[in-house]
Amino acid sequence: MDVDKAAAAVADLLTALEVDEGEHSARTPERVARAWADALTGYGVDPARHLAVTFPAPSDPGVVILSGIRFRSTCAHHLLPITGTATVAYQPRRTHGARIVGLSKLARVFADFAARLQVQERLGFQVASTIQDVLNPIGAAVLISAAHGCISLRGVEQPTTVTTTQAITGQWDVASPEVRTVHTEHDRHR
Ligand SMILES: Nc1nc2c(ncn2[C@@H]2O[C@H](COP(=O)(O)OP(=O)(O)OP(=O)(O)O)[C@@H](O)[C@H]2O)c(=O)[nH]1
Ligand SMILES: [Zn+2]
Repeated sequence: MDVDKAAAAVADLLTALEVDEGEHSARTPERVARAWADALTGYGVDPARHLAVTFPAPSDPGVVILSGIRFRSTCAHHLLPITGTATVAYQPRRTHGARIVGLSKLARVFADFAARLQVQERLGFQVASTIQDVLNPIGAAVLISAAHGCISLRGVEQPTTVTTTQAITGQWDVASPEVRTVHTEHDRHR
């Protein structure tokens, strides 16, 4: 990211908006550019990198569910914040040679994709697909419940709405008992 160019663009934006708060906004262009650099660290990295270290799965690992992941992302349509809670789950195969990953890595994959301009449905699908592609589990699922600044702060101005999405990959589907368990855990920890 070209932080200097972004700062110049923010200066242009303030000029176009015809706002100038003197000393208070004098360094705002650089601050805003740095804030965007912080929010968009997910570009130029491969989120799958977090799944490189794996461990042997036990013979019947069952469903692994990491719930209560707090996140912040940025809406691709309005550049406003998306804030919420996510659950990432997968079920390693029972076959010899199946692998599991460190639990923190599920949240790290999520954080990388969240640090891009996002659409909630796509964010969940990208995380589930990455786990599916790298670990080849029986199934994976990502549930997200989030508030969108573009819905709460502007436009329709609905401050209390929550959007919940689910992305499911592999042999799991909406009716799978495993996915119901993932929903229960998601609801308990958000
Ligand atoms: N599907 C989906 N839509 C989103 C997400 N984030 C924001 N949106 C919606 O994207 C849509 C963009 O619609 P547009 O009509 O192009 O933009 P707009 O005129 O600002 O729309 P309003 O928000 O209704 O004022 C809005 O309905 C937003 O609520 C998301 O993660 N997923
Ligand atoms: Zn939006």
